[in-house]
Amino acid sequence: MPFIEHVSDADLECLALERVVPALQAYGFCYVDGVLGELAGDAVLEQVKEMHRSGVLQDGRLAGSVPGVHRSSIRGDKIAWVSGTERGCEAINFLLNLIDKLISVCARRLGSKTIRERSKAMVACYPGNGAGYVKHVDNPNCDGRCITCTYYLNKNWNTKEHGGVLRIFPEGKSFVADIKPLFDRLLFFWSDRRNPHEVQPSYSTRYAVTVWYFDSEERAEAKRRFRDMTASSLQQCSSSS
Ligand SMILES: Cc1cc(NC(=O)CCC(=O)O)nc(C)c1Br
Ligand SMILES: [Fe+3]
Repeated sequence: MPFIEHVSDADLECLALERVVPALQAYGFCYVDGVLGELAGDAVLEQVKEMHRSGVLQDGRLAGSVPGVHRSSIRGDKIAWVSGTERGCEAINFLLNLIDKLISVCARRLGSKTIRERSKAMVACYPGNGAGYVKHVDNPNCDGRCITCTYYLNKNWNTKEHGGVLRIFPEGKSFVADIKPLFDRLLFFWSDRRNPHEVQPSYSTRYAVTVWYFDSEERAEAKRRFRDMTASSLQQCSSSS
């Protein structure tokens, strides 16, 4: 699928340095519109719609099931994890490569972080039945996730009618940031406690693709903690049995 290179590498470098890094440092979040352009944006949207049509998107799991509380009252999204190499994900792969380039330029400037890896892409759809996602922090306990990056795909989105606003409550600030999930919009924010956020009830189908970039040190430390925890709990089992 031939894509017109909407943005050149030089454009990306300039965007990262002029816009994204300063905003992340000043406010902790930043969004950019018109990142892929109409043609490539449409290609991503079509592939996400096809995943939805073909039933690939499943109910988002919860960390722990809360007795008596219905899952969809906490998060009502349907998701699928993709690496981008799957057939029918070529446009999503193009998007991921572009975000990787952007983040790698930012990482050089965000000195304190060493961002070398990321999660798979989470393709999410809020079905528009009023479901949203309750206020939460993506990475409250140093699991390694450093930057959350979400690409929105929703055309003719009217928040008065459709809701679905992502509201960020920047830690320690007196203001909230309401971000409309508009087509070809790319949002970045620190994944940790600096950015509690919620998705307000959505009354129209709301598509997004999210990736999380890891800080290598924090990720390695989290893996060490997890290994020690599982080793010690296994020991307890064997000693008690
Ligand atoms: C799977 C998962 C999804 C999200 N997504 C959002 O917060 C919504 C972002 C948006 O669609 O605007 N957050 C966490 C902590 C997990 Br885990
Ligand atoms: Fe989140």
